[in-house]
Amino acid sequence: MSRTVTLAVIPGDGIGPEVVAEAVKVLHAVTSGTDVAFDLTTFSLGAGRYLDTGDVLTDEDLAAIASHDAILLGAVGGAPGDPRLAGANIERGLLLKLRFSLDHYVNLRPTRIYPGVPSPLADAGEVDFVVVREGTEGPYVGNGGSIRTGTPHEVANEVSVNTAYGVERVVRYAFRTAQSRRRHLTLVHKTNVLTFAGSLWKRITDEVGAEFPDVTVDYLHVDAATIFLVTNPGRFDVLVTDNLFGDILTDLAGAISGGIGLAASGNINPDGTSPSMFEPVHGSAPDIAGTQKADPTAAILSVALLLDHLGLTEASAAVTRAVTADIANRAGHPRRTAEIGDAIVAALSLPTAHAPKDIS
Ligand SMILES: NC(=O)c1ccc[n+]([C@@H]2O[C@H](COP(=O)([O-])OP(=O)(O)OC[C@H]3O[C@@H](n4cnc5c(N)ncnc54)[C@H](O)[C@@H]3O)[C@@H](O)[C@H]2O)c1
Ligand SMILES: CC(C)[C@H](C(=O)O)[C@@H](O)C(=O)O
Ligand SMILES: [Mg+2]
Repeated sequence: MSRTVTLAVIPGDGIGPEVVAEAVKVLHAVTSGTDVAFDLTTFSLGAGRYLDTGDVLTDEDLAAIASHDAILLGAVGGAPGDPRLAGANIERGLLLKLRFSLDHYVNLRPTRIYPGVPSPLADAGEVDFVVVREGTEGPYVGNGGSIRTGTPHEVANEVSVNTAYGVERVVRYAFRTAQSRRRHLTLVHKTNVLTFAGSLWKRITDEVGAEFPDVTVDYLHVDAATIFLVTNPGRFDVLVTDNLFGDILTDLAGAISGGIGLAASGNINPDGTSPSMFEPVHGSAPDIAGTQKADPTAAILSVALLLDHLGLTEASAAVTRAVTADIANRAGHPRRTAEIGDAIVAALSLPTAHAPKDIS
């Protein structure tokens, strides 16, 4: 039976449109000739739209995006410090509003060192872990304020919100993820200083863990976790952590895996009450926008996560195999963004990479 998937595409700013063009190219190539069709609607959102119209994300935009089966996003935001965007807060008003409104409580960020990738780590060995980052709480909720006096007495605070409900559901998802992998979970927090939030996370991890006796659990303070991500990343299978720690750890994870241009992510609503959103971990990279220097691999691997989420596992595996084949042959001159996309499309046709025609 044929199936049509509606996909909201938000190319965004900077390199966002450049990498999304390659991701869409790969999506069309892997599904062409199959009985699954993707019906794409592009939404012009981001700093560019704000500068043109003053809008960041209208209620109509949000409702229209939410009516799709899934979302593919490039990156949003202008150059840090751009005075024209000072009042806009594109990141909070657009990206975080989507994550919060669509209840993307799992921010899934896998990391692998692919064969042939020059990692900055001298001898990393086998590295394959997933960060399960909480996506709707922590210091990201906007619970703060400031007393703006312009004097040394000025005060600003940004409160981290952690609910038992929110922690429990993401920790449970992380245990299930570990069960489907190498059955090891690392809780990362800062329980020695953030004692209120930390004890909630630790207690709930212990309680939920009792239901998963086949998963081993350890705990690391976030500062120590950064050490082991560099010195012994092979020790990790699944890491679960809060919104802010997960943000920072996953840029580091991208760097050790050979570059932020390889790091994919999924903002998942596991309950299926709204569409999940797939995007590279990186931002709009204003420093290289328009130069075709951006690596689109993270966006393409985000398509693999999207396909997997939709149950199109063969197509997802075909994209990952094509990326793996391309990465293994990357030595040599640097390629343009579109050349990498074309090479990955070509790799889809390699005998081992091809998806069966009748994926359903
Ligand atoms: N998901 C998102 O939309 C998202 C994520 C992170 C940052 N941002 C926004 O993006 C803007 C720029 O942020 P930033 O400079 O802190 O982070 P960034 O990730 O955009 O860039 C950091 C560095 O990584 C490089 N880089 C990023 N992606 C790359 C790719 N695909 N290929 C090669 N190099 C790549 C950049 O050139 C830059 O040197 C800001 O407005 C920020 O808020 C958006
Ligand atoms: C742009 C910003 C809001 C976002 C985050 O902090 O989650 C980004 O850094 C990311 O990692 O997706
Ligand atoms: Mg980030």
